[in-house]
Amino acid sequence: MGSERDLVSAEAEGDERLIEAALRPKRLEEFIGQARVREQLSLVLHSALRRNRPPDHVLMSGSPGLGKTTLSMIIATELGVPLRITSGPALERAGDLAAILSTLSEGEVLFIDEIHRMARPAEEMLYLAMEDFRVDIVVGKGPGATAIPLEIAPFTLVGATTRAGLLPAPLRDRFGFVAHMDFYEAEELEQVLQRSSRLLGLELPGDAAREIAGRSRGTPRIANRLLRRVRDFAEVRAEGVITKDVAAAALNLYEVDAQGLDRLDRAVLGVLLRRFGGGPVGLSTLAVAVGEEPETVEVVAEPFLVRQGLLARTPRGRVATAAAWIHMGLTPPPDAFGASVVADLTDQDENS
Ligand SMILES: Nc1ncnc2c1ncn2[C@@H]1O[C@H](COP(=O)(O)OP(=O)(O)OP(=O)(O)O)[C@@H](O)[C@H]1O
Ligand SMILES: [Mg+2]
Repeated sequence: MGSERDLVSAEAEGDERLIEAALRPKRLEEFIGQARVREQLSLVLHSALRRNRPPDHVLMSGSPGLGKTTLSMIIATELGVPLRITSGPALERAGDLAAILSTLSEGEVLFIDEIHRMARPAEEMLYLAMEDFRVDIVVGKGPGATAIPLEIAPFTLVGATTRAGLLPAPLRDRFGFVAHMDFYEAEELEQVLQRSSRLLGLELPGDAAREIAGRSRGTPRIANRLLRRVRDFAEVRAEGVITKDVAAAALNLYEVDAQGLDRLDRAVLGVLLRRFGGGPVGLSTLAVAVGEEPETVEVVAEPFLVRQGLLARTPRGRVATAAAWIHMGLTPPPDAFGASVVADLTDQDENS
């Protein structure tokens, strides 16, 4: 039984990746939200086109699913140049990178996803390539080794990272433009949902879009995913008609709560509150307790929980706020983190 379910979900996953790719905006003007990044990028691209030179290297930083890969593809499309895609973990040895760099065509965009996970030797090779469009190929070993410089075609590096803080300064400094991708406003996510519905041939009333957007954690990928779950639910249980209530029922079924917390977020909070009395507790202990990698907890769950004011990162560890206790339907202890802040805010509300 288990394996049959696994197969079904794996097939669904494969299908979903294709759908996700099909939903990507292809041009800058189709890209919703991130107004500042869009304007900045548009200037960088247009001036490069005007000068007929490859634009400066671009670093995109932001949480998963905010559109970094999408925007990288758009950069190549807008410039009308080919795009080469690789990722930090794939660049284990300097040779892996040299093989790519030496075969770039003039003006090509090289996209390195998860650039913070590149191995050290490749990283050092990249410094030189970014600055001088040159790589040093080391021949031989030990004292007799020599570096043979090799010219490479001028290219544009687009790096994407969920962890800009982990990038070594020398690498970060070599990017001419850093695009900081923020979480999306609910109205922007409604637009994303309307656009995706159009492409998927779905009828999405405004209040249903609002319901889904409010649970999408400020993230277009999640908005699109929730839309597909709502569509499934509507097809099977509501004759294909999506309404606000159908959307809410579907998302409750998939354990996405009204504030957008999913199973992992609630697991993290649940463990933090019930097992560790609200903390402080270290990230790795917390991760083990929920059965996830520390990086998953740190990159996927925490930014949202912090942004929602449910969790705080302190030097002594992760701490649940008073709001977290309340959100999980528990009574916060009097000394809960942020209890006074909650009280202050309530005072302010009363005063204003
Ligand atoms: N501004 C946007 N407008 C419309 N759709 C968007 C936008 N940004 C992202 N999307 C949708 O969200 C999905 C995820 O975006 P993308 O893959 O670019 O995110 P990412 O930042 O690269 O994530 P990761 O860090 O996981 O690689 C895309 O398939 C796309 O359909
Ligand atoms: Mg990506």
